[in-house]
Amino acid sequence: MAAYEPKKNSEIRIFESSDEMATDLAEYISQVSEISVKERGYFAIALSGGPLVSFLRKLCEAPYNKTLDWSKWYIFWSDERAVAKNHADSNYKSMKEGFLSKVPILSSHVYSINDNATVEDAATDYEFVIRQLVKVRTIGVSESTDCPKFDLILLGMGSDGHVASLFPKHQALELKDDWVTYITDSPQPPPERITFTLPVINSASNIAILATGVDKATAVHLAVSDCRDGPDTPAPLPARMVQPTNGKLVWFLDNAAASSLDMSDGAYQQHREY
Ligand SMILES: O=C(O)[C@H](O)[C@@H](O)[C@H](O)[C@H](O)COP(=O)(O)O
Repeated sequence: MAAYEPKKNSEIRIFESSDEMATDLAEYISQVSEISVKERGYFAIALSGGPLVSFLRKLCEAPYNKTLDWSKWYIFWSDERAVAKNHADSNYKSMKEGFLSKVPILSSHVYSINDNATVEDAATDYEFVIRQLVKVRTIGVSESTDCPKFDLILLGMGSDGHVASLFPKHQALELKDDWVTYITDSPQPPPERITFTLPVINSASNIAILATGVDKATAVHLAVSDCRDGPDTPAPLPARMVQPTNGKLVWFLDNAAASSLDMSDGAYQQHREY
């Protein structure tokens, strides 16, 4: 793995293989969860959809399945598609099958998004649930933003640069006061989705964005490069707007997704090579 620190509070890790990435991700999540449990007594983690689940596979194996304090884990989703929980497009379903059913997380600690309501009501309900859990400090609170402070938010990124269900040029990117919102016009099916807003994502203690494949290379470059927005710059990518207020952002990339990064221009300072 090669690792770079492109900006304050952010790091890029680049992997030779999917197994290497899954192994490092498991160790990263394990460390973040142990620190959270030690400092707060809980570990509040938000998951996403897409290929992310397959990279959680090493977390389901030894030593983590035995050593992690799974009873302190609380599971949330940064976004969900408006489909039934048994539908192939459901982010809950893919995480249940690929991760949650393989580790001893308490089912009462799994906060899935309501699939039996309109997207508007489901977003309102989910924000209400999160507000209750912030009050009792199961989820932390950001002192600077008053938003929930998830211990870790795991995100994928689409080739258009979307994260969670925040798509380029969408008005949901502008929301400042809502914690959870809904969209009915996702450019990728299904059209109706519920999503965390940027203030919630950026208030997290730790954010990890995973991207693999050459189709993500341009979006990765635009998201992490030091270029300034100008008249010719396309609308800011949602992934570029992921800028933790007080937390840390780590990119997990394979060589293909990192292939448009120019490591020689000084924007990325290499600090470690394995
Ligand atoms: O529900 C979703 O759609 C996801 O949360 C989404 O943000 C996903 O992680 C990316 O789209 C990456 O997935 P792809 O690699 O399949 O585009």
